[in-house]
Parts: sequence; C-alpha cells; structure tokens
Amino acid sequence: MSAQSESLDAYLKARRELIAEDRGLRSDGAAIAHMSGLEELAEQNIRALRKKEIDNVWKAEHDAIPHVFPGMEFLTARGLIEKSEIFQLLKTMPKGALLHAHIDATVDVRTLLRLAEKEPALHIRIPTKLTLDNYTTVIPQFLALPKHQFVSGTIFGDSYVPDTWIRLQDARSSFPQKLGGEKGFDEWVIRSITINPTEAYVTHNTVEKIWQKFQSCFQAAYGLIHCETVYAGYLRESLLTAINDGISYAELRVTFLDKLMVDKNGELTLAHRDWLIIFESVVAGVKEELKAEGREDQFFGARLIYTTLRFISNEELREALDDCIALKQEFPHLIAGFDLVGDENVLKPLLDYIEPLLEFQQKTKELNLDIPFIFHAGETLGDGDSVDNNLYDALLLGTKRIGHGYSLVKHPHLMKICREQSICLEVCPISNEILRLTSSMPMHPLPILLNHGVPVTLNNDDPSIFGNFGLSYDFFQVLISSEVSGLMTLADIARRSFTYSTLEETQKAQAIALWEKHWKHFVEKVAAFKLDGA
Ligand SMILES: O=c1[nH]cnc2c1ncn2[C@@H]1O[C@H](CO)[C@@H](O)[C@H]1O
Repeated sequence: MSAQSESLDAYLKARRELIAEDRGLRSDGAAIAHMSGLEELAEQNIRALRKKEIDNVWKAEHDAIPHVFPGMEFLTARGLIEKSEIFQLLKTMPKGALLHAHIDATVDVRTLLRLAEKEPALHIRIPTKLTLDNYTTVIPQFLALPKHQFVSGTIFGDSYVPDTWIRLQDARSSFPQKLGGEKGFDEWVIRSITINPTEAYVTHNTVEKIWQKFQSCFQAAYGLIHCETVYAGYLRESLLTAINDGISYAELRVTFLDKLMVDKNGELTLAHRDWLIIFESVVAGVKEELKAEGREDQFFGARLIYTTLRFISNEELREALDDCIALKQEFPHLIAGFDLVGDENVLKPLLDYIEPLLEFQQKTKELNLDIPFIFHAGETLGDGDSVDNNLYDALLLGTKRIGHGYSLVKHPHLMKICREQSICLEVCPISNEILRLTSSMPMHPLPILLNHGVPVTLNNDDPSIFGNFGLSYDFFQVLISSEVSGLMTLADIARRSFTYSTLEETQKAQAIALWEKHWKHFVEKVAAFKLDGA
C-alpha cells in the first residue's frame, strides 16, 4: 500500500469516526445498529424512493405551485404529498401513540358538519347582517337549544336581526343560491373553522395574526361539537381517524373551561363527569366496532389530559385543579394529566399560577394520586421572553412531557435535563409551520433535538384546522426534509412514544408488543416494494 492510500484510508477512518461520534447521541442509533435484514431492505427502499421523489417532485417545476422543495409549506404542498408513494406507504405504518392533540380540533370539518346538520336543535347566529360583500369575514357561532326555544328563519338578508339564533337546518336550506346554496353555506362555515393557505402565508403571516384566526376557529366550532348528540359521534370519528392512520393509543387534550355541555334536549345539564362517561362509552364502542372487523389489535385505548386556558384567575385555576382531582378519583384510568393551553405569547406565564400549581402537587401527594403536569411550554420564537421562560417553570414543576418545547434548543442545560430524565417533547411540525414559528421543515428545530438525543414524539396538534389528519403528514414532512432521519428514525420515535405515555409499565409493554407485530408486517411490505425501473 502506498503512503498516499494509507493516509487516505486513515483520513476516511477518522471521518467515519467523527460522524459516528457526532451522531452518537441520537436515539435511533440502537434501532439502526440492530436492524433485521428486512428492516435494512425497507430502509434502503425508502431512501431510494425519497431520492427519486426529491428529484422528480420536490425539485421539479409545477405550473400551479411556483416554488417547491422538500419540507415546504404544508398547506401549499398537501396535494403533492398525497400523490407521493412514500406518503402512501407511510399511511400504513404503525405510528405508536398520539400524545399531543386538542380533541376539539381532530375531526374533518365535513364530517363534523354532517354530524351537526343532522341535529335539529342546533342553531346559528352571526354578529352582523350577512351581505354579498362581508360574508367571507363574518364568523358564525352555534348552540343547541331546547325545543321550546327553536327559531326558524334565515340568516341572510335584511330580515335577520344580528345575534339572534336561527335553526341551523333552516339557515342552511335558505342560504341564497348566489352564495352557493347549501353547498355554499357549508363552505362558508368550513372557512371559519379551518386555516387556508392564503391566511397562513399571506394575510395572517405572523405568529400573532395567525393565532387570532386559529383561536377564532375554536370559537366557531365550539357550539357545533359541544352538544351531546354531536359530541359522541365526534369523539368516535376522532378515534377512528387516528386508528385508521395507524395510531394505536392516544392521550387527548380536552378543554374543561365551560362547566356544562348541552344535553340531547338542548338543556345545559352535562357536567364534566358526564363528558367523561360519554368518552368512556365511545372508547368502548370503538373497541367493539374494531373487534367486529377483526381489528381489535389496532387500538390499545385512549385517555384525556385535563386542560384549561391560560387566562383564568388563580381562584378559577384552583377550582379547575380540584375538578381535575375529583375526576381522577372517579375515573383514574381516563385522566392522564393536567395542562394549561392557549396562546402562550399573549396569555399568562406558568409563573403567574405557581401558587395553585404547587398546592395541587401537595394535595395530590397527600391523596396519593398520580396526576402529572404535561405542560405546553416554549411554543415561541422568543429568546428569554416569558414564553421561553415557561420551560424553566414546566421543568421545575416536574412536567412529564413538554407540549411543543419549540424554544428548548436554545437551552443546552434544559436539553440535558430532558435527555437524562426522559422528558419527551411533543413536537408538532406542521402545527409549528402553519402557526408561523417556522416557514418550512428545513428551518424547524427537530433535527437539533434528534441530534442531541432529546426524546421526542411527533404529533398533529389540531388536524381539523390544519388538515394534517393522523400522523402520516407530519411523519412525511420529517422524513422528506432530512437526509439523516430515515424509516428507522420514524420507527424509533413511534416505538418510544408509548414509553413517554402515562400508561403503566405492563400496559406499555403490551402496547409496544402490538406495535411490533404491526411494524413487522409493515416492514415486510416496504422491503418488498418495487421501485419503478428497479
Ligand atoms: O398549539 C397550541 N398551543 C397552545 N394552545 C393550543 C394549541 N392548539 C390548541 N390550543 C388550545 O386548545 C384549545 C382547544 O381545546 C384552544 O382554545 C386553543 O387555544
């Protein structure tokens, strides 16, 4: 061997070692090191497919879409993603646990409308007269009323008195033909409860503005969802959408801000415990349905994270925390934890609530109740602002996981804590992009977290508003925008998701065993996948 080739070999060896050392903190290392032969083939196939797709789709010119690139804005790219072979494969991948989704934003808006429009008690109102000029900006509200308060009529034209309730079915059937009739009505409502690409990328293209639109989606959809007959159907659809995408377990956030929900007679009588009873019976019903189809091994179960909004007073928080305790005592298997939600950038920081939160910890300790905090924190672009600082409080308060934790990468010490104490970040890539924290996936901090070995799960956050149902879209955006992460990275994330859940150890083992079974089938399929021209 010549001196030259010897020094080249030495250089290449040193290079391999440096790379291995740099990648050494990543959590997918073990999964990659112990790949089966089939997993190796599946990984190769996905990487080859990705390369082909990046060249043919994400670097190509498209008439309707001016600038495409891997991991680009989701709302512009969605149509292209849905045509992708990788995406079609990912749809059948077992995704593990969904640990971050707000339940009132999980069902396709058309399905919600189909459920709501069947309910004769539902009414609609708008704050102003609807005209051809203003109708795209007017946001409706909904409420189910008791029979003796039903009001027939129309919401369009001069006869409508602003802020009066009109039966939804009437408002829909009398919606003027020049606005598209019933179809136009549906489109109008859908516009008010979703974010469209023009809003995200043009008219509301700042964190502050998009949050205003985002929050108004929740307010508009609230009354459609929170009425007994619709609610049960809604929860069923929410679970089935997740399960059909390969999610086998979920911890879903529910906002228990209002004390009562409208029952099937249009009366405000359903207390929080009734909401949980409905949830429990829906979970049982879904299990029955799946069993009848021979699919019972696709769903391990679901729990709820009790949430309230970060604008309430300390006294109201004390009430909410007591309510959470009472619910946990009655439904220990259903309550997974406690969280505070809403726009961190404009609402109160965790520090404002420190007294009631510390009292709660003391109380639950005395009662021997395990109700972990699972706080949203650091969902911001700020560096040292009160939202960024929420990370300190979330960790000091012993948060079990961190919702978003977008700004965690600015804190090496906090990353170390998360790594050493297995505190997982519930990362929501598409949500972060649509809510304007990042303009696209290549700018998202996820690779920093993965390369530092910070535990992460991938989540969809508010799919009914963003359109990223299930986890396939978020998994896709992560996979297409990295050359380090591959199929085994996604597998590692999915497998570990159960570990960060609030399931007990034996349940975790059972849920992981089921996941492994589905993963094996999936790997066989991907390993056998024939690339065009291969
Ligand atoms: O990404 C998020 N960060 C903080 N709060 C959120 C996010 N997504 C939804 N919500 C909050 O959850 C409530 C619905 O139950 C909404 O009011 C919304 O503010």
